[in-house]
Amino acid sequence: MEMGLVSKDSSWWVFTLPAFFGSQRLLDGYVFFSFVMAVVSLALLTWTFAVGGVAWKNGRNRKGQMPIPGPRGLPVFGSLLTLSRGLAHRSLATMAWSGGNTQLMAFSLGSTPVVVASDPHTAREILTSPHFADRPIKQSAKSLMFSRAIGFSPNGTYWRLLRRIASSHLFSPRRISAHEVGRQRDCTIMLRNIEAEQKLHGFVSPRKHLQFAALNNIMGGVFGKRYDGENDVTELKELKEMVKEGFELLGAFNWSDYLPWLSYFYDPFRINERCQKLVPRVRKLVKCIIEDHRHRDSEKLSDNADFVDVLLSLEGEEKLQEDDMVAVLWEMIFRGTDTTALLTEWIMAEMVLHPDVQAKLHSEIHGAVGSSGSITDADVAKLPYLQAVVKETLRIHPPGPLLSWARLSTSDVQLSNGMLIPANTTAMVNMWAIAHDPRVWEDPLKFRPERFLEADVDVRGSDLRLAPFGAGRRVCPGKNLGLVTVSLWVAKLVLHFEWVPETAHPLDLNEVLKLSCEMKHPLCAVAVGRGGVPF
Ligand code: HEM
Repeated sequence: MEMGLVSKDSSWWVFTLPAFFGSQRLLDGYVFFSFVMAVVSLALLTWTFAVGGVAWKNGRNRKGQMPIPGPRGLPVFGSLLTLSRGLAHRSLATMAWSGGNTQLMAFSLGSTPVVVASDPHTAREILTSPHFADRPIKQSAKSLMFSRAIGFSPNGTYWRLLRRIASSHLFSPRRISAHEVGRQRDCTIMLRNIEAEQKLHGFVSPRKHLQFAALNNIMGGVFGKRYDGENDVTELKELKEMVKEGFELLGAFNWSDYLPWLSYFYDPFRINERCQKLVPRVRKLVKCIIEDHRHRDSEKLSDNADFVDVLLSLEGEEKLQEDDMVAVLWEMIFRGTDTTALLTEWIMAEMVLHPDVQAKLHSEIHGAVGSSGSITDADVAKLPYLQAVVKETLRIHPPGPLLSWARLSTSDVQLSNGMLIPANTTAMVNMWAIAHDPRVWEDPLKFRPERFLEADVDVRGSDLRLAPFGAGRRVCPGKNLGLVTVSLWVAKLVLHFEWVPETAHPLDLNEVLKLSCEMKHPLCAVAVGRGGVPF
């Protein structure tokens, strides 16, 4: 199926140039000089007149009654240099706030026209519009087969089928509760590992434990396979390496996504080459797991069947080809592991920074479960302060500050403020900017979970003041699973340990934006066992 703009092959003209100029060699001096001069003049001319940058030339931003404002950026590159390094969500927020362009701001990433909304009203109009139900696809995601997975499939029959299968078999409340046993088991192993590390070093860096628990949790629910770190060592090592490589490739800022001609000269991260090496490894591992499932006794699908069982049981029009199954299964690892682990790490960092909040949270949890130590999803759902702590962390540190992957308009979209977003425009929502805007949130920089006790705010996509899972038909289908997992794990981490600062590794809330926004320096803290409560 034809995918988004970014990946279109528009380089054919490079090869026709020699014939056009009557020369046998592209690098003939005269041809080359004329070509460079023509490009430079054209770029300067379009740049001079284009608000929003080169990709908005010919008045593309003035199609509605109200023009879309925005920075001009640099000729050819637009705002690429500004956004390719540092924290894009913060740079965009500063640009929008200083120019008064929070409703909508147009800018160019090379030849790609982009708009970004930094206010709840416009964000809602974009995310819930049926004309914004596609996503532009990065070259790395395409090479890694994600164009056949849920997140990047174009809005259409295939994508609807995948969403339906996932909603009823992986993310339905019944399935989520059937997999609670696994969630609890992964957490118990994590608590033991934390206790062991604390004994060994006198402090703990929870990230690796959280990542292992999150990986096992998704592997258990999706592939029906868990690793214990002692058996299957080689396979686990291979899986971890593949996941790490995949994250790096998907998270890397690839200039060629926005300047397609650049890929002929410049690929500093060797993205294409590395993707081509990774794909056969992924296929081999996932197909091996699928084969294992095929050879199992076929029994009626039970509630705690894993997702591979479900996909294999589909019949008729719903039946997926093997490569599509690989893509869908592989995507779940990428979507489900780092978001959950990194959000939990941010929450624990805030607990270390705010001992008063931690004490209040502990008292709520302890009050609900006593010293039995057994806390369930059902208990967690009844703990308002815990929910408030999770929401406040999602507000201050949304794992996808720009809502992870953008949307693409499939036709002209008229907004209620008079602006018109033309077809084939990439749209982002700066959730970080909305969540840090003093006009939307009182004292936005202050970590104060109580604000969510004073006013009930739904974070699952209906209130755009805080929609860290997106909204509309492309809203995150894993939001309930993510929230249940994070809430349970935080409850247990706080019930069993008191988390206090580690003087040799001072807590640092600086961020780094990769596929998700994570702590630049992983959290290190002392986990003081509270004693008496069994894991
Ligand atoms: C804290 C946890 C999580 C956060 C903050 C999060 C956030 C997001 C966001 C912002 C989007 C884009 C939504 C939009 O465009 O409106 C998204 C999409 C998606 N997420 Fe999540 N997510 C989380 C957990 C999960 C989990 C656990 C899974 C699955 C195991 C998952 C699977 C997906 C998928 C498949 C999509 C693509 C949906 C589509 O395009 O139709 N997510 N997520």
